[in-house]
Amino acid sequence: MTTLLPGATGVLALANGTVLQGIGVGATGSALGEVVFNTAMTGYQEILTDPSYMKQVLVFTFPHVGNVGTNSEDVEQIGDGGAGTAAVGAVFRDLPTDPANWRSDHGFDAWMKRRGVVGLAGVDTRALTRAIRENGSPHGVIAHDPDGKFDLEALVAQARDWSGLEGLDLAKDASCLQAFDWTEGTWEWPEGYVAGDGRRNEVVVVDYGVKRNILRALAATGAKITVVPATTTAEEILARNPDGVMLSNGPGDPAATGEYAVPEIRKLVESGKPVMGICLGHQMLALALGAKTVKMDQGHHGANHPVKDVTTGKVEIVSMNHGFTVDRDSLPEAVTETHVSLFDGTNCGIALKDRPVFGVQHHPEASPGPADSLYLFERFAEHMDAARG
Ligand SMILES: NC(=O)CC[C@H](N)C(=O)O
Repeated sequence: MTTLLPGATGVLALANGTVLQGIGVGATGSALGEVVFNTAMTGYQEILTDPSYMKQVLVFTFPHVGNVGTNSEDVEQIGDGGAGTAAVGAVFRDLPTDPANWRSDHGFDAWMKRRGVVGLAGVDTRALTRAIRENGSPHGVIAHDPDGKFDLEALVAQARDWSGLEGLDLAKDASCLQAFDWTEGTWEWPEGYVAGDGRRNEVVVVDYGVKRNILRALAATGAKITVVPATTTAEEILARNPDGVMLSNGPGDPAATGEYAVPEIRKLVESGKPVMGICLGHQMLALALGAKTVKMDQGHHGANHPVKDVTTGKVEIVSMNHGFTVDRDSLPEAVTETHVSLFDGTNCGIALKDRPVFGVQHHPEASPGPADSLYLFERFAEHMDAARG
C-alpha cells in the first residue's frame, strides 16, 4: 500500500490501487467518479459546469488552469449547481493560477470550493492521461484534506466497489423538475448575452441535463423555447404543438433511460415533427430508432476533435464530451450515418432518410470549443420552417 508523502493534502485513489498524491485545492472532502481527461486548452468553467460530467472526475491535460478566473456567465448548468450535479472533481498539473481577465469575478480555487468541486494539483497529468488511454477510464476517489489525513485503503476500496456509469440513469437527476421558458441568445460584443426574438419557430427542449449554450444557440435561430423535464411524455410534448423537439445532452448511460424516455422519443419521431438530438439526446434518438449504444474505453472529451460530415466530405473541428457511443453497425436501414469521428471512426451523426429527424454526438453549441458545427441549429430551424410549410 502507498505511504502518504509529507505535505500531501490531496489524493486520487484509483480502483487498481494506484494512489496519486499532490496538493488539495477547491472543496475539501472526497468525491467518487469515473476519471476522464479533457484536452481543451480553454473553457474550464464551462467544462466543470456541464451536467454531462456528473459522477466524473476531470483530468485537464492543459497545465495552466485558472488564468481567466471565473464569472457568473460562463456556467453551463441551469440552476444553482449543487455539489455532484456536474463534474465532482478536477485534477491539474499545476496549482490554479491567479485570474487575469476583465470578466473575472472570483478566483478559480474559491469558485471550486463554493461549487463543491474537489481538486487535486501537482499531478503528472501526462502520465495519468497515458494510463487512461492505455487502460480506459478508471473509477477513482479524489480527496482533499488540509490536514493531510487520508485512509488510502478505504478510498481505493470505495473506488473498486463502485459499479460505474454503465447502466446508470443520471438524466432524470440532472433534469429540471418543472417546465420553463428560455429567451437568452448568444453572446455578442458589447452587450453580452442578447435575447432571441422567438419569432421563427416554437421548440420544446427535453432536458436531460441541458447546457445553456444549446438553448442560446437555438434561441439565436429565432426559436421560442420551452424546456421540459426528462420524464415528460410525448403526448404532453405534442399537446404544446411545437414546430420541433430538441433532445438535450446529459449524463449517464443512454440505455438506462430506456424505460421512461426512449419509447416517448419513438412516438415523437412517429408524429412527423422535426427532431434534433445532441450527445445523450443523439444516443437516445438512436436507441428509439432501433440502434444500440455501447460504453467506450476512454470516451471523447475535448474541444479539438475532427469530425467528418460524410454527406459533404467537409471536416469540422468540434467540441466533444461523451463516454458512450452509438454502435454504427447496429444502425437500421432507415437511418443514414451523417458524421464520423476522424480520431477513431465512431459514429458522430445520424439522420432518418424519410423524416426531418437527426442527431449529432458532438456539441455544435461548443462552449467551450470551435463554432464549426453551429450550422446544425440552422438546419434544425430550416426543417421546422419546411415542415410548417
Ligand atoms: N454530453 C453528453 O450528452 C454525454 C452523453 C453520455 N452521458 C455519454 O457519456 O456518452
